Amino acid sequence: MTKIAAIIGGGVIGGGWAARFLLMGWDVQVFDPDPEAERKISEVLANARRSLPGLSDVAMPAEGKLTFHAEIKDAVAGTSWIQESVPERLEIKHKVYAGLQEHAPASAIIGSSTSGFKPSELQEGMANPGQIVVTHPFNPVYLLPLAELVTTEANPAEVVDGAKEILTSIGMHPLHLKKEIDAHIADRFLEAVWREALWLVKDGIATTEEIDDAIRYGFGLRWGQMGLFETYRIAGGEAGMKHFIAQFGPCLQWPWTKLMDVPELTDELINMIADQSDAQSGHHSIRELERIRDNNLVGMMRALKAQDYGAGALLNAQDKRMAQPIDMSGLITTVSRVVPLDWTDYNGHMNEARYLQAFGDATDKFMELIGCDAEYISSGGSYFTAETHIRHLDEAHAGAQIEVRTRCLLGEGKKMHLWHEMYEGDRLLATGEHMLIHVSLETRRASEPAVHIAATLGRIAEGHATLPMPEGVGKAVGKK
Ligand SMILES: NC(=O)C1=CN([C@@H]2O[C@H](COP(=O)(O)OP(=O)(O)OC[C@H]3O[C@@H](n4cnc5c(N)ncnc54)[C@H](O)[C@@H]3O)[C@@H](O)[C@H]2O)C=CC1
Ligand SMILES: C[N+](C)(C)CC(=O)CC(=O)[O-]
Repeated sequence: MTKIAAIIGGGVIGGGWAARFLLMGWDVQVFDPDPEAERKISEVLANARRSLPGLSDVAMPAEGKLTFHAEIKDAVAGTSWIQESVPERLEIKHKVYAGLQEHAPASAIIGSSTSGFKPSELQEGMANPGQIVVTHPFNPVYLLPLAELVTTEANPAEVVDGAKEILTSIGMHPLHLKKEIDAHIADRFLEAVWREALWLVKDGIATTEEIDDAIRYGFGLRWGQMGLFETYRIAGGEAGMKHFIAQFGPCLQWPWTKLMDVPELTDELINMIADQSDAQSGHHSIRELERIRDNNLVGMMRALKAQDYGAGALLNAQDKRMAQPIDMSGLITTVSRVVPLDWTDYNGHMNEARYLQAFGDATDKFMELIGCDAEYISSGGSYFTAETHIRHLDEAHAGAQIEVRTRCLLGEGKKMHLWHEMYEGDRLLATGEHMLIHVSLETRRASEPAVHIAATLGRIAEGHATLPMPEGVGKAVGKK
């Protein structure tokens, strides 16, 4: 079944949703009266194409088809998801929903990107209130996985469950609020921090840049991986959360924050903030800043992925959902992925170390396929690499779709001799030859593999022995 999403309002946020749905294989139909919408979405999409696919360690689905429509009725035809991202004005949103409900399939879920309206406010006066939920995302929607899902009693269970399922399928984390509240969860924090920051600028305590430094060099890094409560639990030392509250609870009564007090946004204050912001970041265009932000996010999210923590754990779960079964009949495709942004170097291409990483990943996958999986390794057996020879034959750039095809040259006793070929399309980029030895993780010495591993490895090696010997096997750098 073709999965079709409508994007109603294709600005900063609608463009991000469009990119995420498209790159996750959905067809996307856009309605936005702005004549510039197509250009703006294509620019957001270009940013998404260079950053999102590299977050995944498996092949992404084929990109969906993007179309633009002058009429709402055409944009919503055949959809199962409609994402509304029109300006934050209740009367505009109500007018849009009335049009949507006239033409959209009754089974389609309408998710609103609203930053602050409660779903009951959005549903008020609508023909089919149960179809409308809040799905509040974070910019850039194509990279950040959180979507605050806010529902009311008017939403039937199939709408709530359907929303969770679809958001999860496109790699998002639907955080379902227990109750509706103005500005949901995250924007309440953002607004509190924003208010404090405005005071600090107005009172001449800090510039916009100094405030950003206070966040990005300190607690912002902590928040990005553990959030607030897990971080403060550690700050309580061995005595944990109770000790932390005992120590810092009283400060809440002290004048540490101005909380609900909002500085008046006078022209003077607005100009002060805008001038400081220009001095801080005006040498970059917005598109450049977006690319810097995306590069940083990709690097951070991939680091969290390696730790299987926070947003990185969500990425690993999404990889599992997207992984395809592997054909074991001929050469085995052990890696199929896009080169991520953080794999490239000062020469503008994939760094040599990343070739070894890709071949290492290929070996790990091959080990898993012969039964040397996490369970076997925890029982005390594994393989160590004893020797590696890589030939770098051609360049790969960020965003390239690469594949590693693996051949077992020898699988006998303790020895496993692998030959990896890395391709972009038909272009051979590199070969990797690796000799591995089975070991006991207890003695750290060579040992015979388990019978089932030896049998599977032997069978694969026997099948691969019937294939022509690849050019380059056994080569060394050599010396004249
Ligand atoms: N900008 C942000 O950081 C975030 C915004 N949001 C929410 O997303 C929604 C959209 O915000 P942005 O994308 O920032 O605004 P935006 O101004 O960038 O985009 C709004 C788009 O809606 C279009 N539009 C206006 N009337 C329309 C109509 N009747 N039918 C279809 N399209 C129409 C405009 O032409 C424009 O392209 C708001 O509800 C906002 O609260 C949510 C998360 C973050
Ligand atoms: C400023 N904002 C209220 C529009 C922010 C959001 O809604 C979420 C975000 O991406 O920061």
